Amino acid sequence: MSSTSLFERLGGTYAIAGAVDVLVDRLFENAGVIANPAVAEHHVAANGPGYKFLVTAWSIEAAGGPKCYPGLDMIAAHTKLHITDEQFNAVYYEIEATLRFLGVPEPETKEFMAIIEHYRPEVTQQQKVEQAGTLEPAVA
Ligand code: HEM
Repeated sequence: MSSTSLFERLGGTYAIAGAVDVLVDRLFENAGVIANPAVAEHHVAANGPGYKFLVTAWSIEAAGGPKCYPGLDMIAAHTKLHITDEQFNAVYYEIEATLRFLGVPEPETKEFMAIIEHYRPEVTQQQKVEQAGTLEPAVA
């Protein structure tokens, strides 16, 4: 484990903003991501700049950079979108592919992807599915 933060090793704000710029353009066109109608409704060009800003700030903080994210937490941001595991995977693979495309070294790619994976239960409906399992089954 390095003593420098992941934020620094990724190249700081400019490198992260540059990566998010590439990533978000690809996410807006990714068939697996926009298969979700609520996501497709949001992923339109007019939302690009604001979404890139929020995802950049989130990534800076998540990678151990300065506190600068002004947006919603991951549950509040995604709960109404009903994102499936498969749709989460589509985003996960696009993030990983973008980091590789940009030449981010393997250790930093793995470390960032572990952070993304950590948020899977908050972004998808896993928590609700677990809760639903505690409810009485509907009478047939
Ligand atoms: C760990 C993975 C993810 C991270 C870090 C992330 C990050 C973010 C951030 C920072 C926002 C802005 C929140 C705000 O408005 O304050 C957001 C919103 C959003 N995310 Fe994600 N996201 C993730 C996964 C996903 C996935 C898997 C999808 C779709 C398949 C998705 C679709 C969206 C959409 C459509 C919005 C906008 C919601 C709205 O404003 O109506 N996200 N996300």
